[in-house]
Amino acid sequence: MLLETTNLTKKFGGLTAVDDVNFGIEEGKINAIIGPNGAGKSTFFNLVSGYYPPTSGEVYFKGQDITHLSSNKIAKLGIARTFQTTNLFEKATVLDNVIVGHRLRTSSNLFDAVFRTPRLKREEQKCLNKAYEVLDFVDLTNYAHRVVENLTQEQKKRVAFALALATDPELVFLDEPAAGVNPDETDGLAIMMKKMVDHGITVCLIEHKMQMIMSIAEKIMVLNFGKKIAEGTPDDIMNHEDVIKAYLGGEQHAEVK
Ligand SMILES: Nc1ncnc2c1ncn2[C@@H]1O[C@H](COP(=O)(O)OP(=O)(O)OP(=O)(O)O)[C@@H](O)[C@H]1O
Repeated sequence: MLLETTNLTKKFGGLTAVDDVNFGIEEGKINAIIGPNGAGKSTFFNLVSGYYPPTSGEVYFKGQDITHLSSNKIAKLGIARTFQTTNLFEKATVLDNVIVGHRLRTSSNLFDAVFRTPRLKREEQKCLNKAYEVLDFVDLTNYAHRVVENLTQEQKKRVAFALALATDPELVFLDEPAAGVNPDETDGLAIMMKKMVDHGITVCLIEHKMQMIMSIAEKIMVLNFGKKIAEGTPDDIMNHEDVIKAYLGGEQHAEVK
């Protein structure tokens, strides 16, 4: 397993948002986390990427205990993530947005910036090269100088992918990558995720679009009220009694498109 959680739990006051979850993310695959609204998917992402400390349990990345590392340190180990509401600088260009993503990996400090040291210049060049490399990967080279607010929703999603890829991750967490895009664009984003895997990057996504998940994911975990209720291949999940109940029972419904 590339990343593993053991008994991972997060409580917010009296509410257990993630409840004793053991899950392994398989290397070189598209892994997915599904579940009705409020099931704990985003909280799980926030725990494994260091944005929230867990109440209990552990997170291991390549065998290393990363449970109490900051999100920055986790990013530097090779884990990247995107957010549900794409947090891009709308007034900046695509290129500038991606360069900011890459700065995370570079080491120049205020001294370098003030005195424009050779190290800073080398790093700026490296950032620029990397930004163009990832924009090429997501087919946005021709949009490098466009201001983000003028892009389509799907193009913004691809900028978010580029931002994540600019940090050279081994594992990317994608939070609802296809939310708010039309079916054709959803197919394009699915192809993009397969391309990441083909380039050796392991993918783990949260998604409500069942059709897409069932066609691309190789391993799925289902959460309901914070608990893992099923895990397996799309076939295992589609036929799992508890999953069917979770989606059809009660008042909570996932958006099935
Ligand atoms: N920071 C927080 N403080 C208090 N409660 C929270 C916090 N974050 C999430 N929760 C609660 O934890 C539960 C799980 O929420 P979470 O956002 O992880 O679910 P989700 O599966 O991602 O939902 P959705 O599909 O709607 O995005 C919900 O009941 C939510 O209200």
